[in-house]
Amino acid sequence: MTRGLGRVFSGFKRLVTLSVMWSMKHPMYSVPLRSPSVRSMAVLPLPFGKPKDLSLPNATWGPEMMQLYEHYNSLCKVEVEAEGGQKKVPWKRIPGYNRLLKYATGGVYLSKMIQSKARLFTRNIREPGAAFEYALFINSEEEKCVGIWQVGHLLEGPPGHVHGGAIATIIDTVTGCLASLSGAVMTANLNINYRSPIQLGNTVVVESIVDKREGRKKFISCKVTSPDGTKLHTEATALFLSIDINQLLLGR
Ligand SMILES: CCCCCCCCCCCC(=O)SCCNC(=O)CCNC(=O)[C@H](O)C(C)(C)COP(=O)(O)OP(=O)(O)OC[C@H]1O[C@@H](n2cnc3c(N)ncnc32)[C@H](O)[C@@H]1OP(=O)(O)O
Repeated sequence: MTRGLGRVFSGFKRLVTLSVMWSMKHPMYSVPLRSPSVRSMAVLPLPFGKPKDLSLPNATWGPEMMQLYEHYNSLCKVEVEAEGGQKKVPWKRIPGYNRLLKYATGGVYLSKMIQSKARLFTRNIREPGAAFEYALFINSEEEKCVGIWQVGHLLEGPPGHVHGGAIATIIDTVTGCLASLSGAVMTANLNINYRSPIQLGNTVVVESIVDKREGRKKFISCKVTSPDGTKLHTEATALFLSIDINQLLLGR
């Protein structure tokens, strides 16, 4: 059955092969990819239906997570005056999928070669609520990204509390999302001060802003706090470097 489906896909791909040119809503994924090695892509109606947006609330989200979600989601509906009397909505929720590159706008199905490199681990823990539950909101006017995170039992480090590496992952994701607003980036440096432990099952707010830019470099700072902002859990600074995503995908 699986092999049969595989053959059907291969057939489709041979029929409709294009040079890779894809874009997703986040600007990071608006980078055109044109390369003979990554050209195997078919424009197909998705056979699986729409990809599941994992940054939407699910039954495991607690009241604090829901309250924060509703707050930031409501900001995504607020229009502000822009130049020329036009209106803009500066806040946007970033959808989250289990694979970064599998789905793109317009029903594009990327080649298996690219898919195999495109799994995002924070979105690939099957049991809802067991690890990272999160939603990211970005304000491109203010160059700010806010993540709301509920941390599950699989992230345990010190008994009953979140592992420092998991906190680093959270920070890397939020700062990385902000850094990639204007194109693909890689984390070059992440400097973390752990101020107070985070209890498993709790919800935290992660706020990041761009401090400085120098050529390809973006310097970003970040704070992890309790939902009401009274408790500081973690502070961090990060350096991101813009990269050519073709080189990353092709391993050059
Ligand atoms: C939709 C949902 C979204 C969800 C979004 C989810 C986002 C998740 C984001 C995850 C991002 C990651 O985890 S990325 C994975 C972790 N990171 C990595 O594996 C990166 C590994 N490192 C590298 O690939 C490379 O070292 C790079 C790309 C970072 C830099 O290499 P390069 O491009 O060759 O640049 P290079 O010439 O070395 O350096 C350029 C300039 O930067 C400086 N520089 C380079 N590295 C450093 C450094 N660590 N600390 C200070 N400065 C540095 C150099 O001195 C130089 O300065 P000057 O002489 O010009 O002044």
